[in-house]
Amino acid sequence: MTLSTDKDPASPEPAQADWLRELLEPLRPAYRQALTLGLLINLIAVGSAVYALQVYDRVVAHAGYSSLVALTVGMFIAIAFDHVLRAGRAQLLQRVGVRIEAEIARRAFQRLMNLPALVLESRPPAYWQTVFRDIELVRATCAGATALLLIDLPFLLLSLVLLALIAWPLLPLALVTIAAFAMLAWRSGRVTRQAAESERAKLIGRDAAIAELAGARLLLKTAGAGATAHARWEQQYATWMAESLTRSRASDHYRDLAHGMTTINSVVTTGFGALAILANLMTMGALIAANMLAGRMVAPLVQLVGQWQSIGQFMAARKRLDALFATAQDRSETGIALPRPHGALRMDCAGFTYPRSPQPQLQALSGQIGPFGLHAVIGANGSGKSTLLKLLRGLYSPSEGRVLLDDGDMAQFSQADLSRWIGYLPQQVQLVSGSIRDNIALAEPGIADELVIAAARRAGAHDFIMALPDGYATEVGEAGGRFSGGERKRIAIAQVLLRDPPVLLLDEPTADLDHEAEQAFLQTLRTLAPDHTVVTVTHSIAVLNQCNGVVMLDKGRISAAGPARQVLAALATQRARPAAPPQDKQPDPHLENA
Ligand SMILES: Nc1ncnc2c1ncn2[C@@H]1O[C@H](COP(=O)(O)OP(=O)(O)OP(=O)(O)O)[C@@H](O)[C@H]1O
Repeated sequence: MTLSTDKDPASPEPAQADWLRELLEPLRPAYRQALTLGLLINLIAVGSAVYALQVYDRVVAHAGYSSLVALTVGMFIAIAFDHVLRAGRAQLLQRVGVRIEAEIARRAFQRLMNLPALVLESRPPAYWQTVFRDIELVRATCAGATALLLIDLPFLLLSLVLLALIAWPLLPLALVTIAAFAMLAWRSGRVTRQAAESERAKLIGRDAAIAELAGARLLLKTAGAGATAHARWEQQYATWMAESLTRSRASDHYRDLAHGMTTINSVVTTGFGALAILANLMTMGALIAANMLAGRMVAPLVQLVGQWQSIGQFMAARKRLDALFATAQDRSETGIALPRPHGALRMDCAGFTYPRSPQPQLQALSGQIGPFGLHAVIGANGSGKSTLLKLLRGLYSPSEGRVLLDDGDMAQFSQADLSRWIGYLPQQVQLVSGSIRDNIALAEPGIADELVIAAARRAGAHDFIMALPDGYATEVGEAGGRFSGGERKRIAIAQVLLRDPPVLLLDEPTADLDHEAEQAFLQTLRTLAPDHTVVTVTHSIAVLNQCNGVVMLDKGRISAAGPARQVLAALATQRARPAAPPQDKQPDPHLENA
């Protein structure tokens, strides 16, 4: 995907396969079965109108007791059949629903995992949660009440045909009723869909605010910001509630209209029917049967008024999922098993600009780091160190130039390969719920315990883990909140070291470590350096003193780079000069002590 200042990273690519059609294709036989069952169920339903017609016109008129018994027994058998058929259809659609939901969720999850880092960063967590609500909506429409309704709707024709045969004077009325309900359903769908979409947007805002407030609960407490947080939450909640009430009022209005129209239909059918009987155009039995048929026709139409809104929501959800399925993805496979790289990282005039950012964050970076050795990236806050590490990890694609690993353009490697070859420790480490072992072995849960322990030892985490009552089985708690910052970092470092990647990109690995832990970790880095390329962003003099190479960034450009001794000495000399530095070239405060 091309990154530019204007393009939304989450905007879909134009070409997209119809994923839903593809997914429903194998389910065609199941839908065909559901339709057949629907036909039988609806035949039985119109059969009850025929029963009423026969009883009133034949049995009552001619005192046909034996006919009554035969007809009634036949009807009971039909009702028993109807029960079995309905249960069968419900089970069938349930199975279809499970398949649809599981399959879409599987695909959506895969897609989410393969989305470029910039796309994932461009939306709040609440947005990604709604993707799963959309999946639920698609399932409910394709295999829930809406699907049942859509299966039943064509069989309105059966009732209509029978009505035309037994009570033809009432046919125009039935046609007008169907048209009126269709219009009401369409109108209700239009109005409530807009309201539902607006409610959904507010719901995302509300959930995002709740998630943020919940995450920052301690900060809010210590900063004494409870009242501010409460006001913010209340405002989000009130906006959502207002939208929700608007939507619910709109739905209620159309539902009430539909019920009113049902009663009107029944009254008008009876009235017209009575006139037709008086004019000898039809019989009393035909009127009763016609009333039953009209009721049968109207019932799904009333449902349609309510369900049209769901159909609208389904279309909107499908559109959003379309966008997810069409968003360009990171490369998921290379098509060839590439050997483990040595770990030479090269940049060719590489630059990077965050989407919608007015100026580049990294510019014209050229040079090579490694293979092998311990290298530091230094620079003032905001100079682009973390961004550079993400570029070297292949999380971001350069806006200009290239980043290469062992002379291979990084763009050609899959994220799976990169995650095996490049261990990346972010500035803010994050643990997930589960045990310490689960967290260390996150990428490879089945890995041997000895390797988990070896990684923990190298990260300086083994001793404190063993001192815990549950050892490696200790649950880390919400986001690792059970541990100190340093302990969390050591677990995260163990996770990075687990698969012994040839390249290690570490963003301030020792920032939370005490002196002893820092020294122990430095020893690990020294051990790794001869046959690994270790690049670490650091503000620590202790780490800097151990480095073979240093790259210094200043406002996204390399201001100094080379062997550590040389660069550090040059920087020290520069710092010792009496002349004041130029306005736009402030000395790096972290090198003041170097
Ligand atoms: N997602 C983003 N969107 C837009 N700009 C960003 C984004 N992330 C970072 N930046 C900007 O990019 C620049 C470089 O950020 P970066 O995090 O790489 O700096 P850093 O050198 O690692 O800083 P620090 O020492 O504070 O960690 C900063 O000006 C920052 O504001």
